[in-house]
Amino acid sequence: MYTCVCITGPVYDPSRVILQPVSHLVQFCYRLLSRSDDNVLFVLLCRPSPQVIFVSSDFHLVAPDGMKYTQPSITQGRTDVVSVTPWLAPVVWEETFNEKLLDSIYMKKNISVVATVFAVGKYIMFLKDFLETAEQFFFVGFRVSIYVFTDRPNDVPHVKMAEGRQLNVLPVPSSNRWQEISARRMELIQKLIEEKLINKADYIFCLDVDSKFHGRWGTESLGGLVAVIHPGYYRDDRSRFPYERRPISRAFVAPGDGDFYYCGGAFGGLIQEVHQLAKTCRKNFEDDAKEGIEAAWQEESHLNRYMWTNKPSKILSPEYLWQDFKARNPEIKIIRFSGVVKNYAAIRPN
Ligand SMILES: CC(=O)N[C@H]1[C@@H](OP(=O)(O)OP(=O)(O)OC[C@H]2O[C@@H](n3ccc(=O)[nH]c3=O)[C@H](O)[C@@H]2O)O[C@H](CO)[C@H](O)[C@@H]1O
Ligand SMILES: [Mn+2]
Repeated sequence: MYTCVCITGPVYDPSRVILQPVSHLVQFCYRLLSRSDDNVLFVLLCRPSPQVIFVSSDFHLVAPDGMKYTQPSITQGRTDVVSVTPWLAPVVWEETFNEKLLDSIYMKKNISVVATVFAVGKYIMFLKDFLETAEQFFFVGFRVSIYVFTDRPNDVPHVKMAEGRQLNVLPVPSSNRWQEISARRMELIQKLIEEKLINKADYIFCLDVDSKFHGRWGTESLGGLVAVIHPGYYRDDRSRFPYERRPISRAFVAPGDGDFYYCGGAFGGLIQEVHQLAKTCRKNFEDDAKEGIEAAWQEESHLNRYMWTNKPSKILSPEYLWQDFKARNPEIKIIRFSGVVKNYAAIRPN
């Protein structure tokens, strides 16, 4: 969908070059509009013929003038992993991107990134490490707002945030079923976006709290709809993926279907895309619940079903959600974010 902006005025020569003042006006309107719309179409009405400029907020990547960096190769690169899907979405692995180049492109766009994290009941114990390591590794140097959903707001640790970074605490009720805490995240993410984020932030990542950052997680992860490959199944045949297999559930994925198995513990993308995902998964989860069904892995099952139809436009390799108890496989050159080892019986309410 395009937003169309018509600029009329005291008219210019039919020059092929956009005149300076018009260019500034276009850029100004673009900045105002591009938060809410993916694409903006500018029509400059001038004599004798109109000029039309298409500007896309996400795919228009402008590098700063004069930036120097290593020449990219079209024949050499990683051969031990696949870095593009059959629908041509990039799969992000270490050594497939230039972080300095990407940072400078997105710095110019002045993006803002939101992270959500839930710390309900005893899971509050993971929050300090999560927040402290996010300060070290998650979008360092960018505008970041972290939203913590918790039933224990008084126990939220005081973590010093760098300039341009904020911590917001939102109260949520506790629950005596961990499955519900985990699954209700979709509803709360949907509401957060509707009430606070639309037109205010660009990207969002929704992350498990029982995890820490160990390496850079930055602009290379940005995309429309972003999914993370689950570390437990990425070498397996899809028949072994733990999708919901009962056709009665709205999370059902038929045998022979499915691309990858994605994590419930990390996903994200543009605010509008994640809103669509959260709204759909929430509705399907609730409609299932009305019929007494709970999918095998709660919202993770619904997310996998959603992503089968709605292909992610960027995929993050298991570098972006490893598990501390797993030995590092050779293709994992860096662990960026990893789930800590935990004693389920001691921390979950049921
Ligand atoms: C790495 C990964 O992909 N993890 C997913 C996985 O198991 P996990 O075993 O990692 O799930 P989990 O126990 O971490 O629960 C998911 C998240 O819900 C929150 N929480 C949960 C229980 C609780 O009492 N308090 C609380 O705050 C917390 O943010 C936690 O990180 O399967 C779950 C299915 O339900 C979710 O899809 C998780 O995201
Ligand atoms: Mn977890």
